Amino acid sequence: MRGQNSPLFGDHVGDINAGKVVDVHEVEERATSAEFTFGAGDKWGVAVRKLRGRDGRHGTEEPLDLSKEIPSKTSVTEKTAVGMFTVKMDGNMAAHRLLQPEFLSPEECKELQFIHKSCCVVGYRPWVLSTTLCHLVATNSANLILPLLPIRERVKELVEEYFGREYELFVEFTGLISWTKGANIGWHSDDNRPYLRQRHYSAVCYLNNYGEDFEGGLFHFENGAPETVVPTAGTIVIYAADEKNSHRVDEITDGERCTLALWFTLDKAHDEDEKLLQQLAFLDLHFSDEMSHENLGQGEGKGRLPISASSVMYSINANVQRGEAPGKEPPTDEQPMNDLRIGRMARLGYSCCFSSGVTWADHDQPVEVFFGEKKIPVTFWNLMHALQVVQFHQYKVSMREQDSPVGEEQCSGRSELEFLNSVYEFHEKSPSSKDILGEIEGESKLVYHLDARLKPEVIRSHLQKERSTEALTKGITQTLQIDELVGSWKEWNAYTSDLWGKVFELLPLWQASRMLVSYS
Ligand SMILES: O=C(O)CCC(=O)C(=O)O
Ligand SMILES: [Fe+2]
Repeated sequence: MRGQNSPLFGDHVGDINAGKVVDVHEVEERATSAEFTFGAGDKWGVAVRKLRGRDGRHGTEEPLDLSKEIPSKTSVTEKTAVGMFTVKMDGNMAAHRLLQPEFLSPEECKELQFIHKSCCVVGYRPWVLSTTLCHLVATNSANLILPLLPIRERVKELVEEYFGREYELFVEFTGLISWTKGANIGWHSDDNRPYLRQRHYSAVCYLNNYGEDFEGGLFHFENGAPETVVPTAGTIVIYAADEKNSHRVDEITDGERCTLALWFTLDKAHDEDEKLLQQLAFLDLHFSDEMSHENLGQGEGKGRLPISASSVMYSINANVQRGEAPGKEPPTDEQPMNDLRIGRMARLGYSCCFSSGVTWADHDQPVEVFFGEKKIPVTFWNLMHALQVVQFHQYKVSMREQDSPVGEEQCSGRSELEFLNSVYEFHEKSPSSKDILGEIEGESKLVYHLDARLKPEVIRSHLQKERSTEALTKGITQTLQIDELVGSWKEWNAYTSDLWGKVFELLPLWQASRMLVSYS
């Protein structure tokens, strides 16, 4: 239980109703009663919002006119004003759009990409991958919702401010989304399905760069300015989700385009926090004691390791991705189809071995990770753990490169999916490749590669054959500092246990206030 000196709760919190400072224990008591409202700007910096007082709207009411004049009380900063667009439409209607560069910092963009690349699953459209908050909680990665919460709050405040809807909005959906080669969407409004009618406002934050990390993928509004939005890391675009803001996204022709997408609603019944809080109620609080990072490293905090969703959700099976009937050729234990997790690791030069007897379906068993021929000398408790550490390492490397940008990035743009597919293609064309299928001898035990086609030598020979993948060859053949990866593994333990600690501190507050709050 938290004590008086809890770093999070401090000794006192502000009570906006009474305008006085109250004792934390009183707050806890009152928080469990329906009356309590939390205030923003308190000394421990919890970005809390007044929630209890607002009822929200409900779906049965008159449709909203989202084109109303933006009230003069809206104060926008000069920076914001750079990208404000008002497009007059028939009658008195107008569409309002805000395009603001540098809304997210480069560090935030990188952290969000790390989360996405280590947790995402096949998404709602062909060639689209997604990581929702619900998915993070369901795969034992509730800790990774924490970096998203302050950002989600900031976006909500911006949308509320811009549209003059202070304290009226609920977040309907938050998701990290990436579009890979082939993904596109034609003219549409974001509320264009009966089950999407509750979406009133949209926000898209771009996490990486057009022309650098991907090609194609420009965003266009159908009527009026801005006609085209060129995605650049940190930029946010916001607009009402109705038909006045019909828009489309060009097909991605190369690489992987990453965004944070949010929708907002005035209808409390569609508040995403409700669903999340229900899921979070299943978190086992007893694990909190095990979460020192030494314990995590030794596997004692295993209850806090990420776990996989069902294998099919990582299958970039061509049929599914082409939008044909899913499950036509489901992955099997013997031959996993193109697997996103393995693909992302292979793309960076890593391969995974399970102990003999562990089947593909048992992917929550310890796994050995190799970089080329070299085994990484630390324990990976399961495949998601391995993927998360490897992606965390990339994230740290990219942060260092940002500080001293020299030469080619190790993790340059081309998408893992595309890469993986080309490796498979190569395998199919190459008659000798059969030789490398099957089991390989370990020291005292028999081990086999999760997918023999992704053994390092196959990937390497593939890379050598393809001149166009010079950058990849460089990335993969460059000497990995094994020590650095081990360092990242340790750092990941600390990062993970720190975030879990915060989840456990915040959980009672979330449950009491019925909303997810964050603190800086
Ligand atoms: O990613 C974008 O730029 C917009 C995506 C979009 O229009 C949608 O998901 O509805
Ligand atoms: Fe859209």
